[in-house]
Amino acid sequence: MKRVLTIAGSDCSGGAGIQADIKTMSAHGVFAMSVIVSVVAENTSRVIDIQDVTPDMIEKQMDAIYEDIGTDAVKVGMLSTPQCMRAVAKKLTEYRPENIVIDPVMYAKNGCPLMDPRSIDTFKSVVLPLADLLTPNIPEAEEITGMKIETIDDMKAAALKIHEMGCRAVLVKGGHYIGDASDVLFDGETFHFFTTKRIHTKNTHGTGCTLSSAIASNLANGCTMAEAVRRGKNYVTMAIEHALELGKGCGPTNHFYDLYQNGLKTL
Ligand SMILES: Nc1ncnc2c1ncn2[C@@H]1O[C@H](COP(=O)(O)OP(=O)(O)O)[C@@H](O)[C@H]1O
Ligand SMILES: Cc1ncc(COP(=O)(O)OP(=O)(O)O)c(N)n1
Repeated sequence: MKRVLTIAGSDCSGGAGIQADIKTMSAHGVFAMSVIVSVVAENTSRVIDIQDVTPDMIEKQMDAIYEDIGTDAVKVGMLSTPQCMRAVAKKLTEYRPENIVIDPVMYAKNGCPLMDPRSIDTFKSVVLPLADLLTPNIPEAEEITGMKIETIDDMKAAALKIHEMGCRAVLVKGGHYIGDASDVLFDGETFHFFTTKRIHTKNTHGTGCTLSSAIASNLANGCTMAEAVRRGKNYVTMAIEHALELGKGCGPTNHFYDLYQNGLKTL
């Protein structure tokens, strides 16, 4: 069984963060493990509070993984402070795992900040260059590049600019775009475009976490980057199509819909 690690924040309401990552990885048939970087008291409507795990404890969790089970792919999500970023980067540099997918989580869907705005320079210099794939949404790509992104050509230009900052591939996600849900991948040589019709739903809590974890799982299972993204996009589209009407705000996506449909679950 392939092994995939998520290094991220815990979303107690289960739709995003570590919880969405583990559900996604499990739906892909890989063995999911987690390093918890922050505990977030949040739900479908708001973020109430954030408590970061100490850098020492982050490092110890990573040591526990790499002295024992190891990984075939890693997904990195919410890193709220420069201290968390440095601890994670130090251990990724020490253990040099394959297939690192980094989602530069800055805000929740409801607009609440999940990354201290003073961390962006540390993120760009210390974390970003470790990524085999960086997966910013449009506001995150704007923050990283300082560009305004309004068109597909802007998304391409942003992907190129981010690639020049040192990561090996970039996926600019178009969930915040007006019109179709179009994502642009620059794999270091070629652009690839992944477009689906926009699904009219407010229940999109955790879409970015779900997509990046699906891509990490597909890479662990041996896919090329473009194929891993193509399959990840199909998976997140399925999960949004069958999203759950839970909570008072943006409900969570449905990570196991396909498994249930195919009768793999016995109730
Ligand atoms: N309403 C939607 N309909 C179809 N696909 C969507 C919708 N919203 C987001 N997506 C897709 O979900 C994935 C995550 O994108 P996005 O929502 O931009 O990320 P984030 O959760 O980081 O803000 C992308 O593949 C995007 O195209
Ligand atoms: C703990 C935690 N991590 C990440 C997010 C943001 O996840 P994302 O997939 O970008 O989805 P939205 O929250 O933006 O819908 C989070 N909320 N909590």
